[in-house]
Amino acid sequence: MITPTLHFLQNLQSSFTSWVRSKTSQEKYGYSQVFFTLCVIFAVFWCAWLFLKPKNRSSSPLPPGPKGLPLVGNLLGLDPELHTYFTRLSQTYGPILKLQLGSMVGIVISSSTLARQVLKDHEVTFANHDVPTAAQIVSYGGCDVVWTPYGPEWRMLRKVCVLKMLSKTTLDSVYVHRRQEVRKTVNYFYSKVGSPVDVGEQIFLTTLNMITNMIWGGTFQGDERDRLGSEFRELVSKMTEMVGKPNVSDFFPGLSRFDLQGIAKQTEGLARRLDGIYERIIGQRRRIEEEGGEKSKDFLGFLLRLVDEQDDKTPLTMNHLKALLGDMVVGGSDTSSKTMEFAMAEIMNQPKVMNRIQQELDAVIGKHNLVEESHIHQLPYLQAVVKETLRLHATAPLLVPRIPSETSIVGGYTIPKGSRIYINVWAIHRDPSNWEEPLKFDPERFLNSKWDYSGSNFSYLPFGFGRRICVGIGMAERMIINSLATFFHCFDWEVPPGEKSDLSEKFGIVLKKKIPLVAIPKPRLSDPALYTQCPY
Ligand code: HEM
Repeated sequence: MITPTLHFLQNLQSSFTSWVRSKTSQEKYGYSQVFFTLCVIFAVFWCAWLFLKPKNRSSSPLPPGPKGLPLVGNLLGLDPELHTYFTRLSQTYGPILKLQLGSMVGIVISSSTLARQVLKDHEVTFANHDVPTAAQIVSYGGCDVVWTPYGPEWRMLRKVCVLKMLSKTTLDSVYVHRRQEVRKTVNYFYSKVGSPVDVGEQIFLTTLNMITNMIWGGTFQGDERDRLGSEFRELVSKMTEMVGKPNVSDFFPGLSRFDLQGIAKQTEGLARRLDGIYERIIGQRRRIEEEGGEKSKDFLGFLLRLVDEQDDKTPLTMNHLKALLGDMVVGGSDTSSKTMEFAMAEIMNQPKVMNRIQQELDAVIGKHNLVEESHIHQLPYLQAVVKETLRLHATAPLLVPRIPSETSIVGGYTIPKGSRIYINVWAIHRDPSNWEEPLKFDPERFLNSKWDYSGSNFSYLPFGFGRRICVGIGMAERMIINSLATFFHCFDWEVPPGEKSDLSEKFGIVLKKKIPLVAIPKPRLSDPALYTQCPY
């Protein structure tokens, strides 16, 4: 780099010398002084630029994208429905595009080919999730699985989840908690037979209760248990709101210390309250065990044993434990319940689909029994319905944004280190070059086909891909399929007269129904006693 600079300066000097020869000696002296000063300044700036400019060795350009304003870039033009906005932009700028989001560069990927390049070909470079300020606070400084950077600590946490806490054996051992909550909800729906029910709300409560019961099981009973549950629910929904709120600190990290919207302060308050709940539950659990109570077979009991053992290979701290519990609740409740709500709305919109699900259920379970999780693998049509729901209404429409640890080249464009990468799965799942009649809800396309949730086909990525793929797929499948199977086995569902099942979406980290699902249950089992096996 230095050699061409010197050549250039030498050439400049020799042309200048021949010009100067034609001048008087006083003029010559003045010109030489100016020339010398200019050369020094020029050389210093050039060398500084050569050495200090970002080491982007490629000559590839940045991806195309809409022009932004000074300082804020494209921030003011962002449509809150980010998934559809990004999809529209990709129709103009192509499957990879760039947005300036304050001081951050945002890159949107909207094709399966480029998703593959990011998630597979450059897997390690793109293996970190971009951590919003509020998420950092709720996860004890980012010491959970979702936000820990790719490395040994993340591997240890992931192993705790995949091999132990969410393994088939552990999930089987906490099935009793899932079953109890689904049946309580059946009982509730039965009490409302013939009247409109806010199905979305009930499904959310059912899912959250399933997860909290799998976490701390029977630590508390009666009123105390109900109080704790409702305080916990309130905190979880407020924290999810904080994490999803657009935060100036995330677009201008240099301003984060001023916390201009007060999001960090509010989130810290919520995090302290949540920590108080964890402390109460852990304290109570310790007391029960000290009094000779049985070792609990729930997630909390399991994680406490790991903390107590302090095995060198799994140096789990109390903060890790609490942050992991947060992952299960926050990562698992909204995602699974919103998927179920969309599935129910789609099914109710197509009576043929509902009939076929019910025929399958009646053939496997009959009308004199209740659904059990062990039936799931005998329900291929319902499984296809859930896959199709996750295709058409991708629950995490932009996955969890990734952040590259190195500058790299994707699709011939430079992706700067530290930019925020949105993989627009919502658009990929509706891309006509990947799917026939992509806007049609058609579970048949997943029957007898190779599709699974592993992400191995980059046209279908509802749970992400690779090292950072969702850790809760098994748990989500069990909760979603068992709940849907039970609700359609026990009831026929109708929208209230004069209304129609609405399917419009509202963007969030987790996609929601714009209008919550309200429906009327009608019993369809032979024996009324089946509906009241768990009092709610
Ligand atoms: C329909 C339900 C669900 C959907 C659609 C979903 C989707 C996702 C997606 C898209 C990611 C990011 C993957 C990536 O970056 O490639 C993710 C990560 C994660 N999910 Fe889920 N998820 C669901 C249910 C659950 C459940 C039930 C749990 C709790 C057990 C859970 C826990 C997590 C965790 C801990 C991560 C972070 C994994 C890591 O970074 O290593 N998810 N999920």
